Amino acid sequence: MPDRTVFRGTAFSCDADDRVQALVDHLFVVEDGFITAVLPADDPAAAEAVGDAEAVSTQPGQYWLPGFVDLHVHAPQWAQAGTALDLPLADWLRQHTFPLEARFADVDFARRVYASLVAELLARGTTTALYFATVHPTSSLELVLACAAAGQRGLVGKVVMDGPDNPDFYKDADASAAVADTGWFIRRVQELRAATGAEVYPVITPRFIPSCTDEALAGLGALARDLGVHVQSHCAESDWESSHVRERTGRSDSAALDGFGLLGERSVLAHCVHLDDDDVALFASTGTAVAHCPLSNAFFGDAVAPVRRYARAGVDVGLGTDISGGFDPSLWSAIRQTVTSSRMLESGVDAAQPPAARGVPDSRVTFEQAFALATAGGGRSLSLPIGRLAEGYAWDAQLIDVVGHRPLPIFDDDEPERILQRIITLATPANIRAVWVQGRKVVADGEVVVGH
Ligand SMILES: O=c1[nH]c(=O)c2nc[nH]c2[nH]1
Repeated sequence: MPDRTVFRGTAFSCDADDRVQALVDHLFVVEDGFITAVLPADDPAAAEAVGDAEAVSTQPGQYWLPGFVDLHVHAPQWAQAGTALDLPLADWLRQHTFPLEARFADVDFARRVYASLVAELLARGTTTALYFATVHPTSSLELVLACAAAGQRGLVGKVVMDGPDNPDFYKDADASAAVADTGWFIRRVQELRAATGAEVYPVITPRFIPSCTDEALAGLGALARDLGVHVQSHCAESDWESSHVRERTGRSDSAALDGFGLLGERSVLAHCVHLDDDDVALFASTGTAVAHCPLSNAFFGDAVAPVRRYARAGVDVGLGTDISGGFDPSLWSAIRQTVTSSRMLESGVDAAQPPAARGVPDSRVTFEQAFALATAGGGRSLSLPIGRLAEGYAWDAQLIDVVGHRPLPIFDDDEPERILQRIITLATPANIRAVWVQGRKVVADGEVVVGH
């Protein structure tokens, strides 16, 4: 007999075309973690669908939302979140980030930082995260274990950095060691998943072209082809990074990564601020997704990524916090920043320019579109059945309370669509009362409950 629960209440979720729907007083039948039926509570078939299943109903002022999918998190950098963001990218990496990441050779330190981060993300409604760990294979496994213990869906990569420009204290020994360690890491994660059923996945993770040799990139591309696992890296992130790649390879960042066999349906590339039309077409034709990290781009990107243009070209796009290039672990903030940055891209930012010359037309992202990026867009980017409250999808959900101990300023009866806008713009972690990952409750009364 499958494990069966029926969740009842009003939900906000995207349809297959990314339009946000208000499903007022619906039943969500969940069997073994997946939604098997969605129907209005007054549907004649409702009583039969509920049967003798355990029922979980919302209270007045509570709503179901899909769990968020964070497509770009540097887990070790949680230990420096909120600091040093007044430096350019290359200096920030050398002076702060690489020395911090080197400390993750210490497995106990890694365990402490990773447990703290996973709990913080879950409490903010992030049910799935695509993580960079560090170059260390064993301590990267600690991040996988932290996800498994807390019940978060975690896609984790051991970072590859074998190039000559990396500091001696923080790099892979050489290309063949980097590829062999990645293979070892992938096998360990797959074994853990098979043995425990934990929702953990290995990810091939060349940091970015400037930190890897051609030999390592080609070796990782071959692994991706042979094993069919996810791939992540950074791409077209800043003027410095893009021109470094062009000088070294004679090609754009995305064309070079494609040449190494690193683009595909399961590839997610962070930032992608500086893509020309050929790059965008390459993303669309290979099924490669963009992890849009608007807060980090404000510090390091030198421009705003035109994500509406990418979406119109058929590219999968989701959102990332980019801890700690972005200081805020909340994907709620990433949604808001996506809208804000897109408005600045459309209107332009230099008041000395005439209005018609100042911005980029058709760049605005609405709050609902940004919500879709954080949910359905993230799921599509990872090619996983997550990010929507719809039949066939995992029950990854957040229970939002707008009237409880931290009420939102909703004083009159309001349309569901307006309530969603208020939730997206104003909710804080205090409004997230409970969180489920694949049918398993991982946050209750605002506190992480599993494995802690
Ligand atoms: O925001 C960023 N964070 C990083 O850790 C990193 N490494 C390469 N490029 C990067 N960008």
